Amino acid sequence: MTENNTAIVLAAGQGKRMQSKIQKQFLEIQGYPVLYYSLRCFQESPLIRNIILVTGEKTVSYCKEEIVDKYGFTKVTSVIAGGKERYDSVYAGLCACSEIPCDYVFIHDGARPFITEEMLERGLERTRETGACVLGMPSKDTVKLADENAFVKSTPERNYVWTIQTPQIFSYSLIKTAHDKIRRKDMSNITDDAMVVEQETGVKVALAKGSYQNIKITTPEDLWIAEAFLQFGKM
Ligand SMILES: Nc1ccn([C@@H]2O[C@H](COP(=O)(O)OP(=O)(O)OP(=O)(O)O)[C@@H](O)[C@H]2O)c(=O)n1
Ligand SMILES: C[C@](O)(CO)[C@H](O)COP(=O)(O)O
Repeated sequence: MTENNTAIVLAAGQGKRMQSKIQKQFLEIQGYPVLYYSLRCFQESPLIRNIILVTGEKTVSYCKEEIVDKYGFTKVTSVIAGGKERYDSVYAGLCACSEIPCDYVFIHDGARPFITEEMLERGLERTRETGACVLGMPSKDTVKLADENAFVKSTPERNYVWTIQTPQIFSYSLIKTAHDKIRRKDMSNITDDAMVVEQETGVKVALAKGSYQNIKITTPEDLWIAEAFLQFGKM
């Protein structure tokens, strides 16, 4: 591999919507923590040289001992503390990348266990062409935009609606510069990294297919779905 590509895996969230005592990224599915599955994919991928794991201040040692060392994730070069919001944790990861050679960066939710090598390949191929690519899937549902009183404002044509996943893959210099810029502004509406590139650069973000199995573990029923994927699918 000639490129130096880094995965930033985010695991610093509180998991409030899961309503569990244990943070959702550390809950087990089929005997392994949620976080284990995506780290394993990056560890095994020939496209990835380094992994930066971003977690809560209080869980840095736990991640080092009980996840990185225990499962032999040798590509993890640092386990660092994230921040209050997802974009703060991403920024901590991007700053840590400046200490290692980094061409492309794969920003990934540690709460999305079901990524595959094929998805990484599809995303990276488009990023090499465009500088920025996010995984997602065409929406199966009709989507309505609502007003503040829960009335329908408009209905986007479904053929053009995708629901967005991670990894989101960028040229490192592009995403770092975009995050540097946006941090001086109000970021309260920022829910993914593509938005940062959309708002701060003229670069068009490409879409590549992830998969309908690439769910984010968010609420309790997602754990049943994840168990079923592992039991009946060929993950
Ligand atoms: N300050 C934060 C917030 C989120 N994340 C990570 O970003 C991913 C996607 O976020 P989400 O599903 O919203 O996770 P939480 O913020 O933990 O969930 P909730 O909103 O229910 O509290 C997760 O892997 C989460 O750990 C993070 O690293 N740092
Ligand atoms: C980045 C993301 O996973 C794309 O779907 C999502 O936006 C994260 O959002 P959340 O508010 O942290 O659930």
